[in-house]
Amino acid sequence: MTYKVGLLGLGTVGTGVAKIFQAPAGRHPLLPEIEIALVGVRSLNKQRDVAINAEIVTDDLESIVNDPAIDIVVEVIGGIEPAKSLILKAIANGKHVVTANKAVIARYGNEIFTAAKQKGVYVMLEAAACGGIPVIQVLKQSLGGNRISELTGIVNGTTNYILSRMYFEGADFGATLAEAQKLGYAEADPTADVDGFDAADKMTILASLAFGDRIKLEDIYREGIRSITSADINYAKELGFTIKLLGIARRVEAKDAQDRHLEIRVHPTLIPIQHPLANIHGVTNAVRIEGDPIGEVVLSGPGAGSGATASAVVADIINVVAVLKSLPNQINQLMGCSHEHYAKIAPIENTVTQFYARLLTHDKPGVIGDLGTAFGKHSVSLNAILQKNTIHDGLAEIVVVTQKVSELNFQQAIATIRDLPTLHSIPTVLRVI
Ligand SMILES: NC(=O)c1ccc[n+]([C@@H]2O[C@H](COP(=O)([O-])OP(=O)(O)OC[C@H]3O[C@@H](n4cnc5c(N)ncnc54)[C@H](OP(=O)(O)O)[C@@H]3O)[C@@H](O)[C@H]2O)c1
Ligand SMILES: N[C@@H](CCO)C(=O)O
Repeated sequence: MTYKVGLLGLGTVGTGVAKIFQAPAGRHPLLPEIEIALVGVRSLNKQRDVAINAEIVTDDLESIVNDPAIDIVVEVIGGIEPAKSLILKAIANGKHVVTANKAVIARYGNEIFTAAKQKGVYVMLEAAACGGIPVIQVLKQSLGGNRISELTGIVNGTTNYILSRMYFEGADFGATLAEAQKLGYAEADPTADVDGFDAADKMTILASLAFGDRIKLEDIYREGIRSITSADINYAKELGFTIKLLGIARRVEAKDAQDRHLEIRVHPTLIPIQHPLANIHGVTNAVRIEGDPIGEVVLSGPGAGSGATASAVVADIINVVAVLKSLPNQINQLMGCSHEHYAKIAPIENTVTQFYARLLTHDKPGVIGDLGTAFGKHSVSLNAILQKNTIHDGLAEIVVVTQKVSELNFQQAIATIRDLPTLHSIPTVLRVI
């Protein structure tokens, strides 16, 4: 029997998937038993990077999800609609779904998994987080015996590519983003990458698998990398850090079960250079997972791009086919993912972390004293302070790194500092891991 795939999308990821199926030699033995039977695109006349029989290509994507001959629908068109409706229609028609669409899963995962459970079909999403790194499978199965306490990751390839180029070459933000787009790393709207939305979508999925609860995307604190300048990157270097966009998810324990909660946030972060995530550069992603009893596991690999993402999509297709061949009438719980309860997630004000701040002040005596008093008033202790008097127009630049303090205290100190007559502006505030 040949298993028939309906491929929705023939862009960066869809092309990579098609190329794998066209060259099955040396890959998984099930590949020759799987056929891309139909391909859905928006524009029939577009030049493609892969040779596809024009007879199987259509711009009527509904006809693919409604076709009784299709066993597995692979959704790699991206965006919310029509992707979400096509996924739900495929499920309603009893088809298994493989998707790379973290935006849809992070927002509508509950609806989609509930529908899939009712229909007894699989929804697979390995490619939705961290591109080619098999992190979903690891969380769902390989680490199943562990109680996970923390998952921290560089989960967006585009921003890591931009920040790495800025760090090593002093590259320009806009030009590097344009290159990331050309290389097929960025989302159709790269705002999703640069402003941390894509990373927040991925953390919703990863935290849900790590901690076994539903996560509301809107509960995740999110900041992007637009505020990072070469000045911040150089100061960070001088202080022994690198800057990465990190997703941080932690289980916070408490004696009283009512008080147990999660902390989930996405923001640019100063990482000490000896940290396992500090040397993850370019489009590479990495996830550090801490669990009991295993301890620390770090997974790294290409986080975006055609081949890397197609590798994850094809792995999902093979997994579904392998299960269909061995257990044709049975759904394997390990393959699906569906949680019943929502996690309690702490607001950002409740977190405790170190901060980095770059302040521009008028170059007058007593400035450092004013800052020290303002920080002290809100119980914010400082770990490091750098002062540069080289700034133009009578301004001096002061960089501080705090000790671990509550977000609330730090923000109150910053509010006090904003009112100081000696302050000109605060161009950057970042958190430190
Ligand atoms: N690129 C990556 O590195 C990467 C990594 C992991 C996950 N993902 C996810 O994978 C998905 C696809 O990303 P991509 O980079 O491959 O996107 P892409 O290059 O923009 O390709 C999208 C494909 O979907 C088709 N399409 C889009 N909207 C359509 C519509 N309304 N009707 C019919 N066809 C439509 C396009 O048709 P035309 O070709 O005719 O325009 C194109 O073939 C997204 O969910 C993305 O987040 C991407
Ligand atoms: N735009 C995403 C694609 C992979 O999910 C990124 O850069 O990580």
